[in-house]
Amino acid sequence: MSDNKGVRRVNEDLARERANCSFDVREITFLLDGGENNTITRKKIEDFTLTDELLSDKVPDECLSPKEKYENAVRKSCLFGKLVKDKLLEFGGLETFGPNSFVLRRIADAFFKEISPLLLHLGMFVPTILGQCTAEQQSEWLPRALSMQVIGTYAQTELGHGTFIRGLETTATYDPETEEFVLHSPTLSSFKWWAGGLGKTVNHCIVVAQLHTKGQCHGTHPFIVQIRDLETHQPLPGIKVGEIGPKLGFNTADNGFLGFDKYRIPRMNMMMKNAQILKDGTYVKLDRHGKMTYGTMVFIRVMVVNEVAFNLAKAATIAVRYSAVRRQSEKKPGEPEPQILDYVTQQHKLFICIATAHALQLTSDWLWRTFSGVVTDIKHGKTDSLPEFHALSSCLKAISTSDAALLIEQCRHSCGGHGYMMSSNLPLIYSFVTATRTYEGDYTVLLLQTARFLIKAWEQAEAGKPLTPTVSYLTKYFKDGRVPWDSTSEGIVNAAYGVAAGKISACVKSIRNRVKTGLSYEDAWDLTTVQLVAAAEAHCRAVICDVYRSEAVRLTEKSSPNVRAVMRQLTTLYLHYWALERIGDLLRYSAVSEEDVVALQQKYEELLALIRPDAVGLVDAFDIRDEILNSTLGAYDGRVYERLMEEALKSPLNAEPVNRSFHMYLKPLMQGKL
Ligand SMILES: CCCCCCCCCC/C=C\CCCCCCC/C=C/C(=O)SCCNC(=O)CCNC(=O)[C@H](O)C(C)(C)COP(=O)(O)OP(=O)(O)OC[C@H]1O[C@@H](n2cnc3c(N)ncnc32)[C@H](O)[C@@H]1OP(=O)(O)O
Ligand SMILES: Cc1cc2nc3c(=O)[nH]c(=O)nc-3n(C[C@H](O)[C@H](O)[C@H](O)COP(=O)(O)OP(=O)(O)OC[C@H]3O[C@@H](n4cnc5c(N)ncnc54)[C@H](O)[C@@H]3O)c2cc1C
Repeated sequence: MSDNKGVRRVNEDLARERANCSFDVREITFLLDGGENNTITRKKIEDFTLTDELLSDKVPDECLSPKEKYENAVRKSCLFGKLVKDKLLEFGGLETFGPNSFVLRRIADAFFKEISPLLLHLGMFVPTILGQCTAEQQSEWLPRALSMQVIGTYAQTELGHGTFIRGLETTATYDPETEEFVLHSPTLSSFKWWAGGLGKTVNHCIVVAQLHTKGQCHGTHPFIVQIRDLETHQPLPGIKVGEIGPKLGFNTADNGFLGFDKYRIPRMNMMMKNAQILKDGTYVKLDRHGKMTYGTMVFIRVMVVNEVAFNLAKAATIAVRYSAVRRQSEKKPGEPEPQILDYVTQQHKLFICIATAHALQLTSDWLWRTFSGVVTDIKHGKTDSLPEFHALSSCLKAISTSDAALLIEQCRHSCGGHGYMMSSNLPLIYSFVTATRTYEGDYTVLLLQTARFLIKAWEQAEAGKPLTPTVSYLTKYFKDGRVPWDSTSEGIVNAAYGVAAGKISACVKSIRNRVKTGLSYEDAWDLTTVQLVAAAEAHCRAVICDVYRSEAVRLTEKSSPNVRAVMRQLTTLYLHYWALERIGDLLRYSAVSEEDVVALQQKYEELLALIRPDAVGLVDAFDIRDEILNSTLGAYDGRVYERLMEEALKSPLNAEPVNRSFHMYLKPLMQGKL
């Protein structure tokens, strides 16, 4: 596949797809990057970071032993860290961690096929210092953390408790005599478990523990704790620390365990922005809202929506390009084998992935802007927007991670057997994203948090009180009765809100009926939780549909007609897909008729056909470089079979023609001598 100048040619099918694309790919790239200037900066950063030879591994990571994998990940993390420190700061000092942090995150994928052991340092340790420390504490810890002298993680979860933070058992008891906290793990179940980088990498961590002073427990609070010697890296006396062992994914993250045996830390190592312990042990609460110490989790939930949108874009890019290259079966006897992308079922599997990647990215951008507003409010002492934002970020984290994981797995299915190869990168993308459904708040648990807020909002609507923006629709749909059906995009979004309102109303009725039978409110709630999760899902789906539709319209106001058309097709596809997926709900809560359902299906299939010629252009517009995609099936040039063979030949088993196990076991077995 090289021309006579040695330049590798692009697969002919892919080249033809690109030639037939109806729009200028760069225009959509600019939209997704938030403007042409952002694209230029991103590309500049990618250009000078992704040329390094450290990117090319002679032996694929997945062929290494767990220890070698970890060591390779540390090596690359340090080189990546140095690169960030030395070069990327030129792009605006600390600002690099602001506007360009998403770019850093993208580039990191070229360095690590799995996870960097330093991810938690930059992703949670540093943000927690920013969010939970006083200015004085920040000036002590931040420079050391950013220069990587102090390397940290976030150790909250314990063997016995992850979800129920109030149930954590690690204690931090204040001793006024020495002005120290004594950290202790009273039981096996109180051992910290899971923190990324804790096993072998970090020398500090943020430990969430029950604060005791003057004989009273004041609940969980965060503390900065040094756990290893800075010179020798040996665990300090009183610390028991190690790695938790192999997992479905995250295998280079050295997730760890940690226990304390009456381990002492200075008073000022308590993160004191939201609560303080005075020298004499007096507890001073500064957090009027009460849940400000959960701030890092809220921040990460916001980040995760973007994270999974990007990973879904990677999977869609791989699967769509592969589907344009792969030919299989025949549609009519004797005809040439079609590209598998020409099967309508394949389009059904894949185009929703492209649309969902857009939907989640636009929703994530909107969520980020909303979050910035909440942070500004908090800086001015206003916390009124927190309950709504907690409900919103919880459900968006739950639904985005769940949708992305399911669709990434669908991308793998759509690549047949080759999708099962580690070298396709789909298994690693999946194993990474499926964890996001659990960490930082399990799916069900977070949807139930949103449901709590929705039920309260319903009660407020009943009482004629004003509602906050994301639930203001409840006033409109408050009266019983079916939502009128209208098959326009706006109509489908309204119907989605109508379904959510109908489900919330049904939950309220169920809870009240159960309470009337003599059950406590908690028991009635518990018996209704299946419906409550479904109601929160419906609410979240309506929000995503609404934000995606309106943001896509807003963003494309000045776009060329062709870009506007294809973006409109994608949003309409997303809305029709979910209307059809939730047709039972629409039949129950809206006035949709059987003929309307037939029309919805027909329109959906028409959209698949309309999007088909632009599918490769749409994934090219994600503009994800080959080094970041890391996939034999998804590279830009489409040299799928050559790359599969090249990677197979790198397998250590192919380094010698005969493996020693032949002489040790097979031959004796064959000769009856075993
Ligand atoms: C070189 C390296 C490469 C570099 C790359 C560079 C780029 C860096 C950037 C990367 C950024 C991101 C990457 C992401 C990846 C990060 C990896 C993360 C790994 C995982 C980490 C973790 O999992 S940490 C542990 C997380 N744990 C959880 O999430 C636990 C979940 N549980 C809870 O949150 C709570 O226990 C729960 C909310 C379920 C209940 O809390 P509880 O105190 O019991 O409260 P309730 O009694 O139920 O409710 C009381 C009221 O409080 C309200 N409320 C609860 N939570 C909040 C909140 N957070 N905010 C506001 N309000 C809250 C609740 O609504 C109740 O209110 P009501 O009025 O009484 O109804
Ligand atoms: C890859 C990975 C990385 C992680 N990294 C970190 C880290 O760096 N630092 C850290 O502190 N933690 C980390 N965690 C831990 C993570 O935050 C927890 O695993 C997560 O919050 C879920 O808690 P759990 O494990 O206790 O699950 P559980 O709460 O035990 O959940 C088990 C099941 O019970 C259900 N359940 C629990 N409570 C309720 C309820 N109230 N109502 C209904 N159903 C319920 C859940 O829905 C789930 O189905 C990580 C986890 C993973 C998988």
